[in-house]
Amino acid sequence: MAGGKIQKKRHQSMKGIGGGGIPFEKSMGQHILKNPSMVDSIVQKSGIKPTDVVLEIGPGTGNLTKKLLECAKSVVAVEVDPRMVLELNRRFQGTPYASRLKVIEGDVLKCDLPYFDICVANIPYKISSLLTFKLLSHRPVFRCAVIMYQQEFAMRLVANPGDSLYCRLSVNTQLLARVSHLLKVSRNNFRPPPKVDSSVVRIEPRQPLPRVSFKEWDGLVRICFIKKNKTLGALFKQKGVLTLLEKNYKTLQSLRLSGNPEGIAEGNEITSEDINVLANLMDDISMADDERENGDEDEEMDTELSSNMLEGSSFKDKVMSVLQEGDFLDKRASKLSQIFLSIVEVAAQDYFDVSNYFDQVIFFLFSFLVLFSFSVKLAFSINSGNLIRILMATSEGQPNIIFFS
Ligand SMILES: C[S@@+](CC[C@H](N)C(=O)[O-])C[C@H]1O[C@@H](n2cnc3c(N)ncnc32)[C@H](O)[C@@H]1O
Repeated sequence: MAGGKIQKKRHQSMKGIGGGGIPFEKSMGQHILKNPSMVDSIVQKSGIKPTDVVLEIGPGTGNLTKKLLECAKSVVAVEVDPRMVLELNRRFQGTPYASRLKVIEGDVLKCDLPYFDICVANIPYKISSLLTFKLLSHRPVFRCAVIMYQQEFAMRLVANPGDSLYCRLSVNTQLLARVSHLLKVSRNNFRPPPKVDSSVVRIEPRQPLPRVSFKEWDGLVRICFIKKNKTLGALFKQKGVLTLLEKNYKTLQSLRLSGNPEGIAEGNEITSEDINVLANLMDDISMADDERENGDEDEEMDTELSSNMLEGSSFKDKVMSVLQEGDFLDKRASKLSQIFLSIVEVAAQDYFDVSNYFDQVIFFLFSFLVLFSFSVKLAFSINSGNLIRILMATSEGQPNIIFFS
């Protein structure tokens, strides 16, 4: 009887044993790709050149690493689990690959990444968004990243305006990169199998980056996606949104009056702070529950309300009339046909200036919404000669100025 139990227990633990007899650690997302033809497909779709330095994140027992070494000049692999690092070094020791493989032991989110041409990785899903934005902020810019994500996360990355999964993650990622879906990978290709299916996505950083302050950009996108099913009219009518717009508008005015140009954000260099802003609330948990995430933001907005901020309703009326003029009051951000990025691309082509900041706010709203749904070039030619600048707020409530120049 007792012997039977031991036998059963031994069999169960064997299911989770990696190469070299290492028990897999679920907390580190250790789901090893066991299907060699799937590994081949990923490597083949990566388009690795013999001159490429490849970055692999989470090499695990090295199945993908071996294939990468077969095509690339060299591979730098970052692995957090010391047992896997040992296993990996053991696997390639004494082989012709050893001199072309460098293993860095550590957490990829915490370490400085080396130079690489291309990143190929089957990553632990819980670091998906932070890693994506960390890669996108890496300099010098790499050619592309081919990454395995949880399928729903992948679909959000590549979603287009109008798709049901189009969200902040889609907008912010596509602001910085071109993304495309490469292949679906069922859970049965892994050992142990995860609870969800996966997808491989190609990410090609945009160069040069759009000239926009990313923090402020995200402030705008947050408002548009606070509640995905709410109309823009309802979103921009919220007291919290109007209060923040007006507060930041006033801050900009006083900065300008005091001749402090420092208050104007200009950056088009992405910083680690930007990564956190863009990646924030986009990780797997929030991804699976947009409405809950957005509900929290709603609360945040409401708690920031201050009754004396909205002096009279003229600010709100102007914002509403802009929305009405463009026929956007009843439109939803997720359903509009133009992508956010169009605005940046077009705005980056010119530098505009007007002296009245209130008009700038209104103009931005107008431009934003017009560009959103009509031909970008056409809409912009109608409005050329103006500055696109808006005061927006992030969750920290700091004064932020959307500034395209
Ligand atoms: C999904 S497994 C992939 C293993 C292997 N590349 C494969 O395809 O079979 C993820 C790997 O990432 C490692 N890992 C988890 N968190 C990490 C982190 N923060 N930094 C670096 N590696 C990490 C795990 O130890 C594991 O080896």
